[in-house]
Amino acid sequence: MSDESRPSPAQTPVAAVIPAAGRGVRLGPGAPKALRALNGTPMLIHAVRALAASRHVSLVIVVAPPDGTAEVKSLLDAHALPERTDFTVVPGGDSRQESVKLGLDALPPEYGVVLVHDAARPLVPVDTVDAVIEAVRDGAPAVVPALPLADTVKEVEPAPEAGAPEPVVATPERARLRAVQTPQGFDRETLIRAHESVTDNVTDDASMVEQLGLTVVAVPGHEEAFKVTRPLDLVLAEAVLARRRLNDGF
Ligand SMILES: Nc1ccn([C@@H]2O[C@H](COP(=O)(O)OP(=O)(O)OP(=O)(O)O)[C@@H](O)[C@H]2O)c(=O)n1
Ligand SMILES: C[C@](O)(CO)[C@H](O)COP(=O)(O)O
Repeated sequence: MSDESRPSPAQTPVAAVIPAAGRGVRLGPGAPKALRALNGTPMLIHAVRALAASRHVSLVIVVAPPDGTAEVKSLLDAHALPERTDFTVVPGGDSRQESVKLGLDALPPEYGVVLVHDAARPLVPVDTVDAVIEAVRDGAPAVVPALPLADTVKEVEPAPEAGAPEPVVATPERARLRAVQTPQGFDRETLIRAHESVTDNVTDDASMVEQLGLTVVAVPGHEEAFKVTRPLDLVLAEAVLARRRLNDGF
């Protein structure tokens, strides 16, 4: 489908790419992070459900650990997921950036809006997902959910060895800083162009769009969209799930 024949972002269907191919080194030894359980359900399934909860999302592309594609397909088959959503599983790469690119390679032509969401952010609320989609549909080429920082941030001269003292070189003005989450939302062509032309190693997709010289906009993120990175994050995630169950009356 050509750019001209694809409907405008306001009408086009939305696909989500979920990179889930990381090992989870910072979480400690065990299965790939996305396959580890949170209250008995794999983190990846929580993340897939979180994105599929949006009535706008009609396709979810899961980027699985390279040796775990069959396992991920079985997990998706074994868990209840919305029937109106299609699912595709592809093997991932050595970096998050490469994994997202492999997910984009599987994107059918009719999807004009694409979300990229970390499997490691399993508890993002649907209102955050919808706020990102709405901002892309309103015309922003790239949208990130973001939160103000609770801590003061220092720029340091990194020490050659971990744990050694590091000279502080600056204190950026905190009011202008935001901690950025996912899902990040994009106009399809913008994201594909970014992944084709930016080769630097980056930590998120929106920064690739910034490198194209385009404006990225931030919408309010949510504290429950935190990334499960270290062991304490698992404790927090299970506490959030327990609180949700109480609030839902289970
Ligand atoms: N080669 C990779 C590396 C990361 N990711 C995904 O990118 C998201 C964010 O990455 P992060 O939290 O850093 O996960 P890991 O790379 O697994 O963590 P670590 O750096 O601790 O190993 C995760 O959903 C992860 O599965 C991926 O799909 N492919
Ligand atoms: C994409 C991201 O979650 C935005 O905060 C983050 O940059 C991923 O970083 P990681 O080092 O791969 O965890």
